[in-house]
Amino acid sequence: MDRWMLILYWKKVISFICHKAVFFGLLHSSEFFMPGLVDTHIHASQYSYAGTALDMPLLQWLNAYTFPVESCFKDLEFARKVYTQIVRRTLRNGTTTACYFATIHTEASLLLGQIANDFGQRALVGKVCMDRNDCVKHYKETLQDSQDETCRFIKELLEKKYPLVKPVVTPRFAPSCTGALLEQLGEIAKNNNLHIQSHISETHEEVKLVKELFPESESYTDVYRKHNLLTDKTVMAHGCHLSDEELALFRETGASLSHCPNSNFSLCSGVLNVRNVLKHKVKLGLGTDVAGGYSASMLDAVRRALDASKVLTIQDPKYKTLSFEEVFRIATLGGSQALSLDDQTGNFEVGKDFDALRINVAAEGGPIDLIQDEEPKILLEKFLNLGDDRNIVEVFVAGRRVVPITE
Ligand SMILES: O=c1[nH]c(=O)c2nc[nH]c2[nH]1
Ligand SMILES: [Zn+2]
Repeated sequence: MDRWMLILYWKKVISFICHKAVFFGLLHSSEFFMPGLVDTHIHASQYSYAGTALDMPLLQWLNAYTFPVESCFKDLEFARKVYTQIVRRTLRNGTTTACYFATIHTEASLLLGQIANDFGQRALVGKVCMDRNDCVKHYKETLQDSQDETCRFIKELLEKKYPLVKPVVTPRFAPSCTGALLEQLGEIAKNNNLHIQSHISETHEEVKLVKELFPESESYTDVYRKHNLLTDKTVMAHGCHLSDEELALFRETGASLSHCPNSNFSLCSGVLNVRNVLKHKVKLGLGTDVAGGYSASMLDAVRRALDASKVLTIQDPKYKTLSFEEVFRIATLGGSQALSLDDQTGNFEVGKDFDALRINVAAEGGPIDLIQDEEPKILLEKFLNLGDDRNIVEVFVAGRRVVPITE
């Protein structure tokens, strides 16, 4: 055997071993491990009506469907039922980290934290804050209650010492909060070095409303910045209609965006220009935004993000469509960076926790037919475009196997 034949032989041997890779046991040639999916924006409290009620624009949708349903979370048994289902469903679909909105109710929000911890999901959990709501008057807090209950929620959740579940300060969005409440929440986040989440520039109508409610601010982004709510631990959902100046403020403060394409299509809100966000070097993750987004699966978010980018290419052929590799990165490492958790999760870098999915593209009874052996990149592309929870054989969070769910 000459030298080249020997090299070729060893390449074949190595490739064979990789295909049948040993990783806590044998992997089949249709299997691979990938980093867990990071959902940077999901309303756990809206899961009961996911897949319905998508016939109105945002502000009407909130009044007609969202606020009446969220007000029911005063009932802890209802909360337990919905929160158990959403945590189970997202885990089975490969969401190893979720950034949750709960409701204004402290006890139910603490329960969501407990359920995420019990099932082993990494989570940020937010008790929603809102002291303005003219349409559904029974679903709001006083300024004092919102402030006191937020402090109680943070204190009690931190006292539980859940290793993977932390509180996130959650003003719903500027139209639901007075300037005084935003001010208080900025203070609370700063004093406790906490994460912050909210919504921004989802629809044109909402941007106009914010201008009317906060005339002294230069922009929607400026409203949050003025109240110390834009930090390197802030994640804002949507941002479809942000100006370049506003994106520059995001970059300056280290705040990030959560791209929620299913919701943006379903409520006809807008289409985020991801290339422009990346050009401004703003951290970006993906979100399902249940129930404005009708699917709790991050695989759906990946597909809708690709569709959204294709819509922009159709409108302007010079717009460079996102590749599946780019969206895969946004759904994993990008999400962990957006949540400032990239020191712990997001990829398989040495030193990080093992948050991982074992995928079998050819799972028995699954949605994908593999006609022949495929290289790893094709397996990943097929899974992202065609796969579902039947292909997600095992899920690990911080090294613990959490799927299949045993109880
Ligand atoms: O998609 C959204 N869902 C919500 O619940 C919400 N609240 C304010 N803005 C919002 N956008
Ligand atoms: Zn949302």
